Amino acid sequence: MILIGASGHAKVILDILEQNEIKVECLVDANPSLISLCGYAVVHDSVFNFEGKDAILSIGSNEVRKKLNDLLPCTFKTAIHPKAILDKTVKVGEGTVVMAGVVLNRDVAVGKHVIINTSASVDHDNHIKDYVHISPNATLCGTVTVGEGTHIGAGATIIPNISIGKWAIIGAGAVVISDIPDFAVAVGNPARIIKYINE
Ligand SMILES: CC(=O)SCCNC(=O)CCNC(=O)[C@H](O)C(C)(C)COP(=O)(O)OP(=O)(O)OC[C@H]1O[C@@H](n2cnc3c(N)ncnc32)[C@H](O)[C@@H]1OP(=O)(O)O
Repeated sequence: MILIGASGHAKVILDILEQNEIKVECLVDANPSLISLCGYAVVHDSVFNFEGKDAILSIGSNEVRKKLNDLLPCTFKTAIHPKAILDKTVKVGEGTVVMAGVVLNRDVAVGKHVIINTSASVDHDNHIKDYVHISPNATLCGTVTVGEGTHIGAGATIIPNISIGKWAIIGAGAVVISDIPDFAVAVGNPARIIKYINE
């Protein structure tokens, strides 16, 4: 396995891989000044042959994960912490990482290259699309849909039956009680849209 991106996020994924006894060959990064992380070698991307490697994109930016997925000829794998609780019906797409303390309840579907961060709670019938990031301690009640590339901030709460569009941002601690459109940035309790992100 290789990790692409030698960031703080990569440190957490390294822990998951170690807990699952998955061997990590190295990390690959675009920053030439990085040479090691947590005792693993960091190799510059210009000299690395990605062809056919088992890999995880250990990069926090949803947009960058999407770009690299489209570019790199890797086989993308999942990383699921042994202390995450996943109902037997849960589906998780390639490249997705699930941190410690997460609960994914019955009939949750998670797309590819999603981050479900530490202790997030994702309840029954949620549909989390590709390249989403659900931050630590976020609570998604039943039957919530989160569109491609959207970031749900730390500790945000989404009440049941809400639909959040694609490439939106929900601020840390927000309480979302109505649907949020594509590209919107919403903060506060109740969450209000403060701006839209340029497509
Ligand atoms: C393991 C990990 O670390 S995972 C990473 C988890 N990361 C997060 O949860 C970060 C989530 N990000 C946020 O909450 C950010 O504040 C954002 C994305 C919502 C907004 O960021 P920016 O676009 O830079 O907005 P900015 O800081 O300029 O704030 C704009 C206004 O919204 C307010 N605001 C920003 N964030 C919030 C928030 N979370 N809750 C309430 N109000 C907020 C600001 O006070 C400001 O108000 P003002 O115009 O009255 O002064």
